[in-house]
Amino acid sequence: MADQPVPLTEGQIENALRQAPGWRRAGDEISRTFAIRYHGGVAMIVHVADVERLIGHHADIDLRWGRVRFGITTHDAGNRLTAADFDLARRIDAIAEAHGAEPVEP
Ligand SMILES: C[C@H](O)[C@H](O)[C@H]1CNC2=NC(N)=NC(=O)C2=N1
Repeated sequence: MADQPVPLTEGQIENALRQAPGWRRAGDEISRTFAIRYHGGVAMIVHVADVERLIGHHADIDLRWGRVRFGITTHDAGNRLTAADFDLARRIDAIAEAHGAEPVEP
């Protein structure tokens, strides 16, 4: 059995949020919404999915015309926040920038 990921403490979460500006915390999930031209979100989530496959960590993705929302928590830790969530968040930010997606308040 793979090692169970360890949930972050409140202090670690606060610190991680400072390192991931723009990501919103609600309970044990972090999320961010991006605006993107037309249906460019399709190409963006294909890119995100490829990176998710490489790192073995996946976001909940809400795809709409002109908008993409990512919600991340760690299922293997009982839907708690772990370091893997913030790692994926940083990778999504880089992909969003590459696709010209602009962060928006939800
Ligand atoms: C075996 C596989 O790598 C695991 O089930 C991964 C898949 N992607 C995952 N994604 C997320 N968000 N949480 C997990 O615990 C998780 N576990």
